[in-house]
Amino acid sequence: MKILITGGSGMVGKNLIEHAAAKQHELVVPSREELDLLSYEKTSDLVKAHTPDLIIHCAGQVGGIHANIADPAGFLVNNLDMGRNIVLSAQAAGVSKLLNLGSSCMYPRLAENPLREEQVLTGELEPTNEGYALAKITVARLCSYLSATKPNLHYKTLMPCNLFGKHDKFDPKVSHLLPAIVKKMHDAKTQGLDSVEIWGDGTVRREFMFASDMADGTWYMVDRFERLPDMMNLGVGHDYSINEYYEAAAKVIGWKGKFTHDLSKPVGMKQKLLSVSRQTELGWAPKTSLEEGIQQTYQFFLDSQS
Ligand SMILES: NC(=O)C1=CN([C@@H]2O[C@H](COP(=O)(O)OP(=O)(O)OC[C@H]3O[C@@H](n4cnc5c(N)ncnc54)[C@H](OP(=O)(O)O)[C@@H]3O)[C@@H](O)[C@H]2O)C=CC1
Ligand SMILES: C[C@H]1O[C@H](OP(=O)(O)OP(=O)(O)OC[C@H]2O[C@@H](n3cnc4c(=O)[nH]c(N)nc43)[C@H](O)[C@@H]2O)[C@@H](O)[C@@H](O)C1=O
Repeated sequence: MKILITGGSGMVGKNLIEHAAAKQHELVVPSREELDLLSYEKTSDLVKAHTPDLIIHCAGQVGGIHANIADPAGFLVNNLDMGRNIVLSAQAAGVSKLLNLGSSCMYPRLAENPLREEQVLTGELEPTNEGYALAKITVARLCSYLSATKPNLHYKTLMPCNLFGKHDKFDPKVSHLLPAIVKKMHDAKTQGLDSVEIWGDGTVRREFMFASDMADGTWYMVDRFERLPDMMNLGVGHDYSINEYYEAAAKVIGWKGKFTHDLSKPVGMKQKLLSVSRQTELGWAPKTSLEEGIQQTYQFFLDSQS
């Protein structure tokens, strides 16, 4: 297939491109300079020029809890504009298949865990990432509406849990939990610090998947696109507390010290564990253990420093 990947310079995009399955396809991976998704005209022209068989939409304004709180308007408007521009451009060019990336942030903050796809839009969203979630939900629904009303269009949404891995962002202003921990542990180890600060009391829970597993799951679903439901979670099926992630990383990175807790920092959702029943039915599961994922992420971090 000829596949257009947006966001090819990001963590998910790069993991998709580096996966062995990518070699089976002709990939079109425009840079942001070649494809500014905030412009409908430029997006539409590029999609028409390539007319791919499938678009995988990985571009977005993406960041952890701090970045989301700092710029809710940007997370709402930019993700909404990028999403609608690529989806409507795909429709205008007659592209029949599109795989949109949503997020576990689309679920209501008090929804019962594990989170099932039909629980989207059943309650109030988590305030720390409401702008981002509103954009993600709207674009997912746009895909659903087009698929439901245009027989030749099959636009579907994958909703991954939190991700980490090679090509992650380690700057504390934008990082998610796991890359933040990797950098904190490295700094503590190399600077001989005897304590590391955890945001919040460390009891909230998160589900994190290694990004190359997420890429593996995405390619697996591309091969079974017809069987893929309209919206589907992509998860590991279990979660850990924030304290447990810090402890696991300390072991892998080899730092021995004390943890302190900063209770003034935001903690977000208490838990967002995805139901993996649909992905399991389709026969896919991630393979990388948390420890191995942290090790590979740390190696990537070290390599990127030199
Ligand atoms: N990371 C995570 O934990 C999770 C991510 N997701 C979703 O997965 C997808 C990919 O995330 P991830 O790879 O982590 O994000 P990254 O921040 O690593 O990558 C974002 C990508 O989007 C591109 N981009 C941003 N703005 C524009 C624009 N205006 N025009 C064109 N391209 C643009 C970036 O380009 P450039 O390099 O030029 O900035 C980059 O390639 C997103 O939809 C995200 O919401 C879902 C759940 C969890
Ligand atoms: C995937 C999803 O991710 C985002 O939501 P989030 O899961 O809340 O984001 P996070 O990974 O940044 O934090 C996870 C938890 O970890 C705690 N925590 C401890 N210490 C650090 C720390 O040092 N840094 C960070 N970032 N978090 C820390 C932090 O307080 C929180 O309780 C969405 O905004 C949105 O971007 C989205 O799609």
